[in-house]
Amino acid sequence: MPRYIAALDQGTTSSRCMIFNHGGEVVAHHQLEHQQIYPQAGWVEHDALEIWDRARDVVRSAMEKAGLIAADIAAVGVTNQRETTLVWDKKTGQPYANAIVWQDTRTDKICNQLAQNGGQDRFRAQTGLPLATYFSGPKIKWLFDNVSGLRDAAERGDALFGTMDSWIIWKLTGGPGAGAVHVTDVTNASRTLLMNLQTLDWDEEILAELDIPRSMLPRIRPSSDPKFYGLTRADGPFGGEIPVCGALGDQQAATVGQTCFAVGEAKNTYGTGCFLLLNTGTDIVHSQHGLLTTLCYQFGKQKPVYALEGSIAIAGALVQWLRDRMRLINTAADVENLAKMVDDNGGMYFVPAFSGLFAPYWRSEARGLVIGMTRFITRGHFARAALEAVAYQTREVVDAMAADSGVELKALKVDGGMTANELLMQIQADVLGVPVIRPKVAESTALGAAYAAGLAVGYWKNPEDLRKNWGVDKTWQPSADDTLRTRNYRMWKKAVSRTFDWLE
Ligand SMILES: Nc1ncnc2c1ncn2[C@@H]1O[C@H](COP(=O)(O)OP(=O)(O)O)[C@@H](O)[C@H]1O
Ligand SMILES: O=P(O)(O)OC[C@H](O)CO
Repeated sequence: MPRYIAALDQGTTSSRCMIFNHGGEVVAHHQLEHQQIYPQAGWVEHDALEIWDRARDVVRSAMEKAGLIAADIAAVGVTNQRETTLVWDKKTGQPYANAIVWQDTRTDKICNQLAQNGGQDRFRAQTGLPLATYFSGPKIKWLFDNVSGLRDAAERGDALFGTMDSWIIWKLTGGPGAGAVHVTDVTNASRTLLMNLQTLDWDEEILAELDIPRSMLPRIRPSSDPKFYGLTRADGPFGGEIPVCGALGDQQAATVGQTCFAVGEAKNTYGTGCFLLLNTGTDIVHSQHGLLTTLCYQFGKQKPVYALEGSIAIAGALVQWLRDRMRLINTAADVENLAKMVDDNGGMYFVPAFSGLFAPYWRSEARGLVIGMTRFITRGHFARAALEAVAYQTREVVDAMAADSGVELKALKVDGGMTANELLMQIQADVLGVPVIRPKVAESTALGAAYAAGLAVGYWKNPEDLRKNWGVDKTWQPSADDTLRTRNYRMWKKAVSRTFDWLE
C-alpha cells in the first residue's frame, strides 16, 4: 500500500492540496487564492478555469515539496465549497458563464416566485432545505434564463452541471473527450435543492418545477466509494493514475475530519462563512428552528448519516472585507491585534448580512448594518465588533440546535482558518459559556476528504481507526463574567432585527 493520501480542498477563498500520512499528519501542503468577482451588488462569481489552474498548481507544488510521485499516493479525496454552481460544455470543457458562488443573491426573485406556491418551505420535506438564494437549483434556473443557447445545449446533452467537486473530479479524471467521470457525492448533492434525502436521487417533481433536464446532472455516489469514481489522468497534476474515491462538501468533510461519527457530536468551521454541523445518525431530523437537514456522509454501501446544519454566510469574509474593501488591515491576522486595542465593543454591533441572513433567519432581503456608533468608536471597535459578530451568529445557531435536537452542547470543537485567531476563540467561549476546543490538525476539511478516500481503499480500516488520530491542540475556557453572554447577546439580537426588510 502506498504511503500517503492526498486531499484537494477547493474552498471559497482558496484551493489547497494536503498530503497526509497514516497518523493524519500533514506531510506536504500548498495553497493558492483565486479571484473573487463582484459584478453587481449582491453578486459573487468565480472563474472556474482559474480555479482549475490553481487546483492543478497546488497539487503539483505539494507533490514536489514532499518529493512524491503518483505511486506514493494510495488515493485522492476531493472536498469543496458547496452549492457554487457551474455549467460547462462537455465537448470543449469551457464554462458557459462564471460559477455563481453560494453567497450570491441574484436568484432572490426566482426563489420568491417559487415560494408563492407553497411558501419558503415548499421543498423542505424532500430536500431538508428552505427556498433560498444559497442553493444550486435556482442558480441553474437563473443561468437558463440568462445565458443564450444554454437550454438548447442542455437538451442536446452538451451542457453539464456541477458543483466544484464535480468540476474538479471531471478535470482530474479526463477533461473534454477523454472519458472523464461526471459525478457528485451525496453530501454535495444534498445542497442543490434537487436531491431527495430519502432516495438519494434527483427529485423528479422538483426537476420538473425548475425545468432542469436530468441529463445534465452528475451521478450521485457515496462520499467514500470503494468502486472509485475514476482514476486521475496519467498526464494530469499527480503525474500518474490514482483512484479518486472520496468526495464531501467541505463542511461535511470537516465533520468527518473531526471524527464526529457518533449521534450528538458536532463541530463548527470558521472559514469564509461559518458552519456548525451536528451528527443526527441515520434518522432524518427536520428542523423547526431555521436549521438545514443535510447529508453528513455515506461510506460505501453503509446507510447514509444525516446532520442538522446551521449555516452562517459571512465570518472570515468580514475580515476579508475589512482588509480588501475598507483597507483597515493589511492581513487577516492583523484583525486580532487591532481588536485587542479596545477592551470591549464600545456599544457597537456589526451585523454582516451581506448576503441576507442565513440560519436561523433565512432572510434574503436583510442587509448589513453597523449600529450603536458614537464619537467614542475607533478602528479597534470595528475589528472587535467583527469578531463578536462571528461569535454571536454561532451562538444563535447553537441555540437553534439545542431547541431542535435537545442536545445541550458541553463543548464546541472548532476548525478552519479563523481559529488561528485566539481572541475570537476566547470571545466564542465567553459568548457560549462552554469550552472551545481546537484539534491538533485544524485543517479538518482536507483531513476529512483524505479519510473518505483512505477508507475506500482500506488505507484506514474503519471510523474507529480514525478517532485515534484526533487530539487537542488548545482549549479556551469561558470567563466567569457573563456580560457578553447575556446583556450584549440581547443587544446583538436587537441589532439583527434592525436588518430585516431592508430591500424592497
Ligand atoms: N487570524 C485570522 N483572524 C481572522 N480571520 C482570519 C484569520 N486567518 C484567516 N482568517 C479568515 O479565514 C478565512 C480563510 O479560512 P479558510 O478556512 O481558509 O477559508 P475557506 O475554506 O472558506 O477558503 C478568510 O476569510 C480569512 O479572512
Ligand atoms: O469555502 P468555505 O469553507 O467558506 O465553505 C463554504 C460552504 O461550503 C458553503 O456552503
